Amino acid sequence: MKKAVFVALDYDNLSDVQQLLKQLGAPKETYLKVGMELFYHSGSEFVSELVQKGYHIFLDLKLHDIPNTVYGAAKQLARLGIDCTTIHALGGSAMIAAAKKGLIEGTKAGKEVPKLLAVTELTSISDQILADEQNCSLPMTKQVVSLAKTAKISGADGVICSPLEVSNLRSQVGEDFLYVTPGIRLAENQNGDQKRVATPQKAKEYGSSAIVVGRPITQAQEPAIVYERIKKEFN
Ligand SMILES: O=c1ccn([C@@H]2O[C@H](COP(=O)(O)O)[C@@H](O)[C@H]2O)c(=O)[nH]1
Repeated sequence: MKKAVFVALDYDNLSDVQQLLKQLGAPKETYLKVGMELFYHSGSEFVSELVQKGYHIFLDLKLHDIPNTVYGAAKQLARLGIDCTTIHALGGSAMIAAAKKGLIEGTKAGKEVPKLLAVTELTSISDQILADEQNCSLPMTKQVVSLAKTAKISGADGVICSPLEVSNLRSQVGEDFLYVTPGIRLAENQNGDQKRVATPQKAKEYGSSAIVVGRPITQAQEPAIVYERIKKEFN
């Protein structure tokens, strides 16, 4: 995976998407993330359209179900020609392996199998929420390493985690794995619902393979300027 900045298209309509792409001057091969909101609004046809136009698409649906169901869903998603997709690592090793099998079987001949990324702990989860609401006895760093190790041995290509965890993950889980990080904020941004955040510059220093950025770009007065600044800081 290229050291990309994925722009999260968290919109409930297509005109906002088109407007943002126009504002960004997004050439073909721009890295875009389609999440649940846009996918449930516009469906797989729109994802296929973006792929046809030459965009790199990260389809972030965070599958979490029994292995057989996730296998079937992943097989369908692979047909769309996306670059990567997500499951929750908490779904367990059998579910992760089933997702991988589905992606392999669903990929059209001659095309690359989408990368499978396992969400460790959402970047909106703090240490306190982990302990109090998930009743997890491990601190965040150890819990994330444990989930990443399970994801790796089950066939995932990488994980979604906070930039704050990447350097430790690289030494504990390995360099031959992807560490894709949302939770990106510029110094002047509000954290909003994100708890484990870092700037693009820090994400680069910690070793993120790619970053995912939504509101700092989509809610900016001048999205193109912020997008260029983030790409420059990260690359
Ligand atoms: O742990 C996770 C997993 C996925 N996300 C997604 O990334 C973007 C972040 O958006 P911001 O507006 O920059 O906060 C969003 O689409 C999430 O669904 C995440 O934030 N954390």
